[in-house]
Amino acid sequence: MFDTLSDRLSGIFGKLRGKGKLTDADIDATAREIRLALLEADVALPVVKAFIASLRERARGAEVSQALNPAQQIIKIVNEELIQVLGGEGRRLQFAKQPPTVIMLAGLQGSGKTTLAGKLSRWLKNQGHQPLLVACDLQRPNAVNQLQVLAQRAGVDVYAPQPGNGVGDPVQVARDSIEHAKRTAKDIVIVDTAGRLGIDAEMMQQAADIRAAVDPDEVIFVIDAMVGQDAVRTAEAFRDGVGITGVVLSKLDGDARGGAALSVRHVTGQPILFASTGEKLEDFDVFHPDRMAGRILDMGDLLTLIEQAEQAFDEDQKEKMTNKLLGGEQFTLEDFLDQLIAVRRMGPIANIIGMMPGMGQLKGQLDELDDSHFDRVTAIIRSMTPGERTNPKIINGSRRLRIANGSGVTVMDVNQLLNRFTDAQKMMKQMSGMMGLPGGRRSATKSSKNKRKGAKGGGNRPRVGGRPGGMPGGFPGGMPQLPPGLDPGALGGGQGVPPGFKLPKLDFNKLSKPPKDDNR
Ligand SMILES: Nc1nc2c(ncn2[C@@H]2O[C@H](COP(=O)(O)OP(=O)(O)OP(=O)(O)O)[C@@H](O)[C@H]2O)c(=O)[nH]1
Repeated sequence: MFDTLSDRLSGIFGKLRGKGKLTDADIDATAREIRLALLEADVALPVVKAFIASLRERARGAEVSQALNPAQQIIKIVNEELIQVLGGEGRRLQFAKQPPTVIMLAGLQGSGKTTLAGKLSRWLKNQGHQPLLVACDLQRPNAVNQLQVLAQRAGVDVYAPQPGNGVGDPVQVARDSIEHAKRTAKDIVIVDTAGRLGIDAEMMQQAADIRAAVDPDEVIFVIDAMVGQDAVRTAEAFRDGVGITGVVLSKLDGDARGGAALSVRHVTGQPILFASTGEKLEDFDVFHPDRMAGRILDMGDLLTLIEQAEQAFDEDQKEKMTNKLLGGEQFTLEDFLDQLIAVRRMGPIANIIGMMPGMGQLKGQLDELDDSHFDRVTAIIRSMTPGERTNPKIINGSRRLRIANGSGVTVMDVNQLLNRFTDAQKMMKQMSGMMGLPGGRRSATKSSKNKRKGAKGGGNRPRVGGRPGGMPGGFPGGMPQLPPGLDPGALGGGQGVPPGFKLPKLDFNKLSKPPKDDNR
């Protein structure tokens, strides 16, 4: 399910990589492509229209975060819109104040109602409830038997008309089942109703009559996620004919394009409560819109990473850095420390990098990236006076010794940090020079082109991006750029704000074991 849609979306996001800023034309082109991708996945037109309108508005609006690059901004918005389309925060099953809670299942024949009755009863039983399954599908000869088999597997009781009493009246069976549940101390009644292959008036009337007879707390519409465009018509018919309070998506394990799953919430106006993902009783879970959206985007932990980056790099900090760059102001060790702290706020560095798709192969190198190196650099800078942080040139031999002693490192460590910092500062100056030129945006784009070249090892200076060897360079698999400072290939410079991200060049592994007499 969703494979094609996931691939299409990944391709669309990939095209935004390397862009410095989202123009209106970028937004239009991206919105058009996402629209097509959704339509091809069989998502209903009204849902697609609403989705795209909101996407456009948000991408253009002021809410766009400075902490994210264009690809990430679009991923974030698409993710949030998908969650919205799938039901936002989701809703739990409603229970009656006075048991038994009555849950009625409705849907087309073969949509998976009977299977769901078994799954739901098992799930509720595991939560400590005493469910009773009620066989009101008296049309299909084998339906009662199927329910009995499922009930036995789930370890719950079934209420069904006695054999030999004719076909029976499903409405009467439903009504009687409530009394039976009360007598046998069952706190939940699950009523399985008959389905037809198509929507017909008689079937709708029967379902409506059962509803009137048992006054259910939930009327769950079971929809086969494989049905594609038909989903909308069916959902509307049940919404209007029976009235529903919730939806269950069945057969989510299939290889359909997923349109029904994305349309049904919008069309019915009711939440998706559960997802059914196979024929076995345990292939069933509460529906989580955010997890489903994550699955569709197939971005793994990247979404978590985006969230963390947004939290770690607050707007003030971003603005301060950008102003510094544009104003040609000196980048200081104080700024460097701020950025280090922001990166550290996001968690262990190996985890951060490990969360990026395609980075698994670099596991060995990540393990070497010990957080203590970062902590040591932080300690060195913290041992400096404010004056030293602003103007490292004044850090002479005796100051270096004092800083080394204060931070528990060697003078050589301090020397190395200062040398690398001076390099970073020079590069910052070049960058701000480029950005300050008229048509600065073009210059910045040029620099990011250099950056990509650089990642392959052939770029001209200034190379602010990937470093072959040492830290991993570039992003395999068309992965969008990370927020400034989190691009492992460009820890020396993300988009626009390269400052503290020269980190890997510090070669932290060497920050140890100094010669004793080095006290310059
Ligand atoms: N792969 C897969 N198959 C499912 C799932 N749910 C149900 N099925 C299968 O789909 C078929 C129809 O399911 P039923 O539960 O009998 O459908 P129903 O809605 O009760 O059908 P009627 O009683 O005729 O209205 C059965 O073969 C089930 O095993 C699911 O989540 N995944």
